[in-house]
Amino acid sequence: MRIIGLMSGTSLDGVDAAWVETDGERVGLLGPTVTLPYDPALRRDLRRLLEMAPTISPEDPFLLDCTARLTERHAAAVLRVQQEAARAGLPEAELAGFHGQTILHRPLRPGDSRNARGHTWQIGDARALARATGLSVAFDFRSADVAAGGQGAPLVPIAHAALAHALPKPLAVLNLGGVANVTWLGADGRMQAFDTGPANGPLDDWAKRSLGRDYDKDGNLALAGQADGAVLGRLMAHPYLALSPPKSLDRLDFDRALRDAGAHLLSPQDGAATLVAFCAVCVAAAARHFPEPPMQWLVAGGGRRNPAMMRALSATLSELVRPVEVAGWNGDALEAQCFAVLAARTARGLPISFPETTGAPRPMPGGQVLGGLL
Ligand SMILES: Nc1ncnc2c1ncn2[C@@H]1O[C@H](COP(=O)(O)OP(=O)(O)OP(=O)(O)O)[C@@H](O)[C@H]1O
Ligand SMILES: CC(=O)N[C@H]1[C@@H]2OC[C@@H](O2)[C@@H](O)[C@@H]1O[C@H](C)C(=O)O
Repeated sequence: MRIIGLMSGTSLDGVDAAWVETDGERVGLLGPTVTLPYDPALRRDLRRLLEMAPTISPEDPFLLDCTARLTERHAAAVLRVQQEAARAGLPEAELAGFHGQTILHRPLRPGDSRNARGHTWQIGDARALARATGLSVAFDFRSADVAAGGQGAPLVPIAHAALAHALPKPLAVLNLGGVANVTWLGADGRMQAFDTGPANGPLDDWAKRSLGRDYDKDGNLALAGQADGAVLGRLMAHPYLALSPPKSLDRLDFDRALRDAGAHLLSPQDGAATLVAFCAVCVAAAARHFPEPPMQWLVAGGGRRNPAMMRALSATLSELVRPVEVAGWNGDALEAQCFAVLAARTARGLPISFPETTGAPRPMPGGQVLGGLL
């Protein structure tokens, strides 16, 4: 199948789109990719929605307006990739893998009552996307897993496994988005995956609050500061780090802990350096849960462009830490490419989540497909 994978991640900076040829088990040609950044107003409104999500009604006009604007950007990204594909002599895609925008993620956690239910919410109008693009649309990838008691995230590991089939293992693929997630792949086909902790999310919020910037470009702020040992020490005691996988996070899950630890009292530079150091500490804590140490870490996501983060990781981990580009991958488009693979799996009814990735009770298909082209 020819599929356009779409990902709008927790950083809220824009939508990534990628043309992929895949049957969901193997990956063929990797075609053009585009990123359409969100305008500042949409970015600000989505950030507000994260705060409002626990109490907002699904019919709230502000929510519906954000959903429509978000979907419109996705449609524009699909059409742009179709044009680029045509220019490259590639056939049109027939299916879109539409993740949507997570505004709330609250899976089951240890200590939840026996009748508690997990909860995950991605906004995006699949019907409108199908109408605007003429493509069939695979969407709603997480809810079946959460309903079955899984974490609903991360879902990309089975796609990482397909992409990494020829790479030496054990291997760790680390995504540094708003939240960081890792996929460990063993030489014998074993897999383990979970969210390690916060990455750029709190750092972006910090850059905004302290200097009015969207993010700490090239890690300049963090590189000019010193991690605060006392704040870091308090953060390292967070129970999430010791919690055994499967486990996953909401974009805002560490906000309270960061405030309680006193991170907000630091200078802009030291605050950024502390957040970067904490991201690396969380990744090191994650590695203690792996069945075996990886031979190397391949890093994807915007955080690989932050030299402070890459340095902190190299200083904290014993193994080689390099951007995924060393393996010939595209670290900006990887999640979108993975959602193309997941869309193919959804269309074929193949499992997208597993006991060792989300804690699903068994390998589980997920997602729905809209549209009559398939
Ligand atoms: N040059 C750069 N220097 C520092 N940080 C950068 C740079 N480029 C991108 N980033 C960071 O990467 C973030 C975007 O990363 P990415 O697009 O991987 O996140 P996401 O996909 O939205 O999140 P998630 O993977 O959690 O869903 C930006 O918000 C910024 O913090
Ligand atoms: C609920 C949700 O949207 N989670 C995202 C988020 O962003 C990074 C991390 O947290 C990861 O678990 C997940 O995304 C990736 C793409 C996944 O599901 O595999």
